[in-house]
Amino acid sequence: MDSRNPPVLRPEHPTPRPLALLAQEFGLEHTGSLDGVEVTGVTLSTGDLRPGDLYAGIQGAHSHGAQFASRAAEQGAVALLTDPAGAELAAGSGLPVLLVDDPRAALGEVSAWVYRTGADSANLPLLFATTGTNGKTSTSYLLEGILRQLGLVTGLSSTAERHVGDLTVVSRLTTPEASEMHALLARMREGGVRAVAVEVSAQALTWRRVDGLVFDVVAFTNLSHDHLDDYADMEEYFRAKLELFEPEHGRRGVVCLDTSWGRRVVDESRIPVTTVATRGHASDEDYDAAQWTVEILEESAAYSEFRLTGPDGRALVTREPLIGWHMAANAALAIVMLVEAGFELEAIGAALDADGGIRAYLPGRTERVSGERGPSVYVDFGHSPDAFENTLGAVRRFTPGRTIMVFGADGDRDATKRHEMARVAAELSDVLVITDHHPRFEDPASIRATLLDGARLAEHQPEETYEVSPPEEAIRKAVSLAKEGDSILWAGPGHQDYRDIRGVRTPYSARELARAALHEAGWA
Ligand SMILES: CC(=O)N[C@H]1[C@@H](OP(=O)(O)OP(=O)(O)OC[C@H]2O[C@@H](n3ccc(=O)[nH]c3=O)[C@H](O)[C@@H]2O)O[C@H](CO)[C@@H](O)[C@@H]1O[C@H](C)C(=O)N[C@@H](C)C(=O)N[C@H](CCC(=O)O)C(=O)O
Ligand SMILES: Nc1ncnc2c1ncn2[C@@H]1O[C@H](COP(=O)(O)OP(=O)(O)OP(=O)(O)O)[C@@H](O)[C@H]1O
Repeated sequence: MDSRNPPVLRPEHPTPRPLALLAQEFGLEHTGSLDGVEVTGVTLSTGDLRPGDLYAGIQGAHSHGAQFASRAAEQGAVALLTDPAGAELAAGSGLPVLLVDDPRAALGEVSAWVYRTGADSANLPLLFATTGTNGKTSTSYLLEGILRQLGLVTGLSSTAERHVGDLTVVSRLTTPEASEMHALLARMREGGVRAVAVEVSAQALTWRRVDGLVFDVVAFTNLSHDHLDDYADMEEYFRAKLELFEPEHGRRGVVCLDTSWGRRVVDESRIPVTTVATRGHASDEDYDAAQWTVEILEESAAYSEFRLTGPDGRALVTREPLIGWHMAANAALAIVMLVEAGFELEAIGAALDADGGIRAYLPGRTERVSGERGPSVYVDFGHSPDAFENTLGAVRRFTPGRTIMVFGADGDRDATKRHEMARVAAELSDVLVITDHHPRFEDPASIRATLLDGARLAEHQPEETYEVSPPEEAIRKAVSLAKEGDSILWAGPGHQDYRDIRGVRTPYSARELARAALHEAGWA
């Protein structure tokens, strides 16, 4: 599979639907004849278009999709859904045109109609959604893992992968565009999937990628500094996430109170919500007020054990093969989501006990890539100050020797978080290796310089700080400095298998590079 252009999953046996009926049911103005025209799919990208598709021509940041209508027609599109400006651009394409004011706003409902995946459709799986700054992917994988332990065929849509039962494909966006989302759901239904965990980004809500879906349970993990390139300030970023807690998107909600933004979600949500808080991490007031509470009972570099206590005093004690209190918070959130969906806490407990705890593999989330001998090496997807604090803090707690942090920062993404990321990294590590991540169109040397400046702001300075480019050299350097008992945390790349350098996705795997560096150093 080419990870630079992973496939879009669609139903294998779509049922054609008459386009004239779509126009009639949605009351759409149209040009060109719709007589006998049947539609089997929807896309907003000519790169993914299949014969029989309705092509949605939307105004993007760079171009208007309708200008590619002739190409869409050549590739077998049966019609174009666009706005008046798009209709003009597509005049020579020969495609019938369905007119709407805002095609992006129409895309969810139209896709739900074409794929029969709207909220009132038959045989839809149970739908779970998770939003928040950190922990969406982790919570979604944990939720999917527990659902599997409960014996259900599952689906997953995350930053890392999409799953349909045992089928796995690499993801492009965290949350796919609405047309892809509905196609994926239709494919899941075809594959007998009974429950789906979906990760919903703030951008997905802003760009209406989950329109036409009503999740049975939605969840909020936390909010902290990120994405202030896409949103003017934290308030605007918060408001984008809050959309998931509207009746159009969720029936019931579970809110984690570990950051103070959780309380805001509870106050402003328009659906019934329950709350969960972690001892020692939520404020005392929020911990006391929470309906569900989480206490860490035992922690090691190999697992975390916790107790989840419900509103009526019922409790569940379990463990997960993950490091850090935040992963226990994510697991607890997943369990409360299941209870809100109607699963019995006792049944969940029994299924987990039978397996000795939660079974979940989280690709590139504090993933240990080292073997029995030598330093412990973890590859992580963290790219925000809060993620660094929690992940580095957890690794440090279980490291008898020195903690070595390797990281870079995304180019062309929220530059305002770079100083704080570097400050936190310096504060909590013994050795800092500053390197490159995805430079995109920025100068990597100037990103590194900003990170070095940020690191100098830390009160506690690492024993050693290095600036090493490119990252394959940086991980070699880190491994060369490490001894038995030391840990290396390489934060940023996580599961990803490419680097974006000037718009080109260069194949690259931090996990493989870290293993190769260990091998070269004789630790394999
Ligand atoms: C800001 C944003 O969300 N941009 C999305 C948008 O791109 P765009 O507006 O630049 O599109 P454009 O290039 O102007 O093209 C306009 C239209 O013409 C179509 N087109 C264009 C060229 C062509 O040859 N054929 C064709 O059909 C495009 O598919 C598009 O529909 O429409 C594209 C098509 O769906 C998306 O891939 C793209 O996401 C980009 C890649 C992106 O990086 N988005 C980020 C901000 C994002 O959404 N991130 C979040 C979460 C991240 C996190 O949590 O860390 C996510 O959910 O992934
Ligand atoms: N509940 C949490 N609180 C704080 N940090 C967390 C939490 N859960 C995970 N993290 C850390 O945040 C980083 C990203 O984790 P994860 O991929 O699960 O989050 P995400 O919300 O999916 O992120 P993204 O939106 O970038 O995909 C990792 O470093 C992880 O260790």
